[in-house]
Amino acid sequence: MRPDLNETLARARADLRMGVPVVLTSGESAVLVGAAETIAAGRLAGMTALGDVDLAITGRRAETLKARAYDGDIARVAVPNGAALSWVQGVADPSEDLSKPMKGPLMTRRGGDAGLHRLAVILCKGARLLPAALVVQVKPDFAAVEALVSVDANAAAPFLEAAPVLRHVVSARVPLRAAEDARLHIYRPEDGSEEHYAIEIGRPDRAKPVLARLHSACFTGDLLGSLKCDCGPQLNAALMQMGAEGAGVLLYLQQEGRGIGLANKMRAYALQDQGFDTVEANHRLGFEDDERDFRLGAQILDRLGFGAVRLMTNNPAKLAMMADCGIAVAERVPLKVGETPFNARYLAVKAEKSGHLF
Ligand SMILES: Nc1nc2c(ncn2[C@@H]2O[C@H](COP(=O)(O)OP(=O)(O)OP(=O)(O)O)[C@@H](O)[C@H]2O)c(=O)[nH]1
Ligand SMILES: [Zn+2]
Repeated sequence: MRPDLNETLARARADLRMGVPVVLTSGESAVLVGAAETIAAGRLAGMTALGDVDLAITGRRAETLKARAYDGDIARVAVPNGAALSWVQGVADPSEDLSKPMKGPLMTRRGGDAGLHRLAVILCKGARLLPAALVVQVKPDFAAVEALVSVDANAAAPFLEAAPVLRHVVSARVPLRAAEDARLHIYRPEDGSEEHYAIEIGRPDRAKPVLARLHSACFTGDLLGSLKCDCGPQLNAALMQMGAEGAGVLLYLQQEGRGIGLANKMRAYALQDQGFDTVEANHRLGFEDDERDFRLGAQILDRLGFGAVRLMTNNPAKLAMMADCGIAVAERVPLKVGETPFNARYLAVKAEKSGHLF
């Protein structure tokens, strides 16, 4: 009955989302970790009582805060004695960077190993929270005494690096406006994350490159008709073209906000209202420009029996990733629809900074 590592990691992410700390271990050392976004004042006080608390943030966030990141992609900010929760949130969350700049330089730690801090931030990202985690050393038996989830970092590393394995759950017919002969396939990742969907139009010939689109979920664009991006029109145009050709496959991947989740995407939108572009906003939050894992898409195509695609995209990263994952890209089919006065700047930044081909 004992949970395996995938299950333990999923529990750790769920606990962090709930504001419950988890323990990470590496050999003899153990740390207690809480997500900066969700931890309550009482638990912060409890962590402070245990010793010197670090706030682990990404190198990206450290750059914005002008803090030295001695560990490259990670900075270990020393939490001052008696610091309130609002101080922690001010470091983690960029929403008030401009109206309430942090006072004084942030002291960051150097020396020692930042491996557990890095894992703490990865778990926060996986939980779709702000990438910032409180970290304090504890005794190895702390998790058992406090009934907390404990993750062995070294054993977990390969699970975190690999693309999650997907399990096919069910397929059924769903007649669409774009194509009456359509089927929806559901895939469930074994790491406990959200399900991904494949919409198969007609019965594409597996021996030929299939007209395909890897579409990342966009609640605002796909469902609400947001004019701030081109996702809704792209989704629609891709399905319509597949319908017109009588065959195709559209993968609907749960990678909202280029993999940072809807709450963080809305944080990015709030920063864009302050004048930052889509890439700068991600960086100020502590994320990379694009946190998506396109290996998932390649895995689904492979499962469906497709080895080659005519890929509907303007994004060169998607083309490269398909080829890396063993799916041949026979052709790029441009998908340039839905430009509005509200998204013209966004599309221009994608072309300038992310190399999009428009
Ligand atoms: N973080 C962030 N995500 C955004 C923003 N605007 C849109 N998105 C997300 O970006 C993703 C867009 O994905 P795709 O439609 O696959 O777009 P793409 O990578 O530009 O590639 P193609 O459309 O194939 O050319 C969706 O997950 C949106 O939710 C933004 O300003 N910030
Ligand atoms: Zn969108």
